[in-house]
Amino acid sequence: MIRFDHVTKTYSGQKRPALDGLDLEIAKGEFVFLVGASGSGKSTFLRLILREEQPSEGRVFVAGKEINKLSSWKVPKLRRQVGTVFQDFRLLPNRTVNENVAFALQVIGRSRAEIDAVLPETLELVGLEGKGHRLPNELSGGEQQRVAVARAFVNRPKILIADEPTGNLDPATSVGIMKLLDRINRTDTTVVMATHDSSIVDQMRKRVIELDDGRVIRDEARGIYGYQS
Ligand SMILES: Nc1ncnc2c1ncn2[C@@H]1O[C@H](COP(=O)(O)OP(=O)(O)OP(=O)(O)O)[C@@H](O)[C@H]1O
Repeated sequence: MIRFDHVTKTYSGQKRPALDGLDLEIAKGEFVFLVGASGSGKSTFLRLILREEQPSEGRVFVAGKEINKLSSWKVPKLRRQVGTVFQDFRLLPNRTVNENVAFALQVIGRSRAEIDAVLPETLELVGLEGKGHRLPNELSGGEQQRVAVARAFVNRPKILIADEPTGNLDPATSVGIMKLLDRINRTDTTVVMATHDSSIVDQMRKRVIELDDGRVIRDEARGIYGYQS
């Protein structure tokens, strides 16, 4: 589903590459934790999957396409296949839960009827039934992150990328979000999550890829967090 082939990324003005000759393959339906110290290249890896950045060398394949070769008008179609969740939720503050989730479908041209058909089941999936008319500031942090997950997943992307999704949440709330990501993963959605949350990684026992200075220094099938940050 995702393949990095000798990928190096050096940002302009930087001497050291953020990613250094990365070779990596993530299969359909896998759940992968990306771990490593601050600055090791995790966010750069995720940005390359979304084509928010281009590799300096090498090739990136997503869902069978070499995405660094895609013409720019095809990039929105690529991004539709990749849902994203971030540490800071990134909800529209003046829109209700329903509107935030519906927005993801409006921008890809879905009709009102289609949106009305999938909204209730999506809110139920993330445990927010009955809260569709609230504004983000009327929700807890964990609930706001559930809205973000609903918005990322409502059009059933092939891949879900999560960059520190539990970074602003307390441990109990984080476990709830991880159960949700696990449930989404069980629908055969590939999940790639960058995290510094050692207890979550240790509880889930999924594939763990550790980066250090832009290189893979560990890749374990049922790994643990495994380093002191
Ligand atoms: N836009 C940019 N321009 C220049 N350098 C950048 C840019 N983004 C990241 N870098 C550099 O690339 C390296 C990798 O950064 P990246 O954000 O991918 O690390 P990270 O592992 O996600 O870190 P964190 O855990 O703090 O989020 C760092 O040295 C960083 O300073």
